[in-house]
Amino acid sequence: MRPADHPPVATGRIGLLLVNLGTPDAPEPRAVRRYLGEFLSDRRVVEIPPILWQPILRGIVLTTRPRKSAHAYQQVWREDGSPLAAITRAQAAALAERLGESVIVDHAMRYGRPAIAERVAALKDAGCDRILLAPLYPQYSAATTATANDAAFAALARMRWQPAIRTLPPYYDHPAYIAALKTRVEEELAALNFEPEAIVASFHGMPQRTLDLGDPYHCQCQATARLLSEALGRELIVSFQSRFGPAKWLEPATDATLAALAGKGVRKLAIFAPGFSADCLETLEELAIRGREIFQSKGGRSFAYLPCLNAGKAGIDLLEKLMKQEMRGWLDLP
Ligand SMILES: C=CC1=C(C)c2cc3[nH]c(cc4nc(cc5[nH]c(cc1n2)c(C)c5CCC(=O)O)C(CCC(=O)O)=C4C)c(C)c3C=C
Ligand SMILES: [Fe+2]
Ligand SMILES: [Fe+2]
Repeated sequence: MRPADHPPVATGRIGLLLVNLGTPDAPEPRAVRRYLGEFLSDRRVVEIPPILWQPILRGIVLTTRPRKSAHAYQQVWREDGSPLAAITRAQAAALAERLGESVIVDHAMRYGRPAIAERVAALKDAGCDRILLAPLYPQYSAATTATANDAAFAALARMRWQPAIRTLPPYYDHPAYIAALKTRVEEELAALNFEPEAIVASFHGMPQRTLDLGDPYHCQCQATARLLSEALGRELIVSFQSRFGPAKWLEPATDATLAALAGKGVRKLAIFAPGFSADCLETLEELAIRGREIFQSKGGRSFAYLPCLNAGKAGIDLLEKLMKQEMRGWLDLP
């Protein structure tokens, strides 16, 4: 008798599953509502007991925010879809080229589609008996890295014959990551022929409480910024963006920082987001559009948003190096 949930013989292939946060299927309130409903119901993301949080989520949040967020998504949506989805797809395709035939490269999203459980099952069905799960977050947070891994392990928990699993560790201080960021910043500034008086490194925020409870995210962001500042040989101003809800979040906030810098007389400013492996709503709308408006409304003149590593050469070189390092012993890779 042949069990139904796996191929008869594992073919000894290796799977690489890139995972990012997820994004709505369309820049419309209904799709955004579905996405936010799943995302903000994750207890790793909103750490309020569901009995208290779910009525607020279903009551106020999901009746007001989807329309506002859909409007924001409409401003950054591309022909090939949500930037986060399109760029993650492009990263997977570029890595597949680099890693050759013995590695099957796929991608999944923690919320929305393609779902992690579905892609883990697909890799297994394609004959992968070893899978590297790669949440693409340089800095570890329970709200991002851990919940992506949780979702994969929940899928594995339902399998009789599990593939072996490795997970990509955070790479916030990896020399190759710092070098890729340095290249990106320098190349973008050179291409724009722009010499900023100040450079802001904006990381996604988190509730202050997560830091107090021991989440290493804040410290890893600070470490990344310090190492990059040393590599660039100039000061970086760190800030935290995307505050959500009334609780205290990590500070200083990016919007207040931009306003304060303009108020202090900074006229030429560059901003970038080293914690995002792909550009998305939070970078393209919140930083590149709204950040510019804030800076210029307070007297700032020239504003440059420097894109994330995305599927550019420095970014793919980095991902190739990180993945090969984690697959050591599984494969004889150069
Ligand atoms: C409690 C709320 C939130 C926490 C905690 C949070 C942490 C967190 N998020 C990212 C990365 C991304 N977040 C993105 C969008 C986004 N984030 C929140 C809320 C929290 N994030 C919301 C409500 C949204 C949706 C957009 C909106 O309505 O404002 C995205 C972009 C998704 C896209 O479709 O482009 C990313 C990426 C990190 C790294 C992080 C903790 C470290
Ligand atoms: Fe977020
Ligand atoms: Fe810290």
